[in-house]
Amino acid sequence: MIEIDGITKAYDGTVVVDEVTLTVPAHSICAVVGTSGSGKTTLMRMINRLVEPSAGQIRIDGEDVSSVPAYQLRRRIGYVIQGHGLFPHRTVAQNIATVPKLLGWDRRRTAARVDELLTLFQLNPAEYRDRLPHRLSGGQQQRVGVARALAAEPNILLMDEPFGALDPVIRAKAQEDLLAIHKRFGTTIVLVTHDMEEAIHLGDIIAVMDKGRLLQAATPAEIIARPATPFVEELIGSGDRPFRLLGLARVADHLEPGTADGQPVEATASLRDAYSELLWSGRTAAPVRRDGEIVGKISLEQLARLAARPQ
Ligand SMILES: Nc1ncnc2c1ncn2[C@@H]1O[C@H](COP(=O)(O)OP(=O)(O)OP(=O)(O)O)[C@@H](O)[C@H]1O
Repeated sequence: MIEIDGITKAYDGTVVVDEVTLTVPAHSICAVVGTSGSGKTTLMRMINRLVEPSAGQIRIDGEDVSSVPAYQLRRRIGYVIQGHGLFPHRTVAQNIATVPKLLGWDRRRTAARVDELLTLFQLNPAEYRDRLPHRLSGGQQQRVGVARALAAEPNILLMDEPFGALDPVIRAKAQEDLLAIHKRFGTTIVLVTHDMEEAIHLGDIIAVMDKGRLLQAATPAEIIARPATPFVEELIGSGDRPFRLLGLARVADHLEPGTADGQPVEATASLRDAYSELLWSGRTAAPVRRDGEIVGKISLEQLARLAARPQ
């Protein structure tokens, strides 16, 4: 758990993070959003002490981070930045092994971990471990950047616009990879992003910053349904609200009895995808399939009800 308690940062008298209090529960993903210059990066960097606060305290699992030497803290906390930040003259394996090496892991354990992570990120170790970063695509470099941050099995991962430079297809893939890794390792993740869609998709909690202040921290559904201020509402984009709500839930959770004609939708699909499929195929309902079997239906009527403002 990360507890941010009244944290403030001022540069030459200008306050850029203003008494922010926020708790990120263990094993959750907190997406920090806000306009440019609102203090997102500064807030995040105070967690691993790349920036020292002017006031307030940050605790990790109850321990005040200011009582831990910064270099030790950074070995325990993975950090990923936009554009990956790989060392250009070190191979993929050497890059990933950076923290294990600092921690004194032996060669065999390090090599095994490098191969495990490469495999996890769908990069064949034999093919990729000895390459230099410039011989990888942008998406591959990004994956190696995340692998490097995860190498020493940190409990916490800080990510600053990690997917900002990726094209939409690779970006969607990178987001799915991250969710899979989160599920597997239970890492607590703080992720700064400009992209509301990404925040809603990945975040268990969304923290909205403006001018150094935290305006709201809540689940995506709560933020969409009950934005705390007009600014939060604007950031969410009121025109997209119903679709964003539908994007948060799965067809499986809203099955209706009976069946319908035509191509089935998968129970694992989001309600938003089901809605899109119904509109596109001109149907009012579709059968729902789970593990190859029809288990019910989903109707436009049901979707319209679920997309309406929660009471
Ligand atoms: N080292 C520094 N010295 C002085 N001012 C700084 C320093 N670092 C950041 N700032 C200022 O603090 C404010 C917040 O910056 P920060 O990078 O945290 O914002 P951000 O929300 O992450 O922005 P972006 O989305 O554009 O990355 C900005 O006005 C920035 O100019």
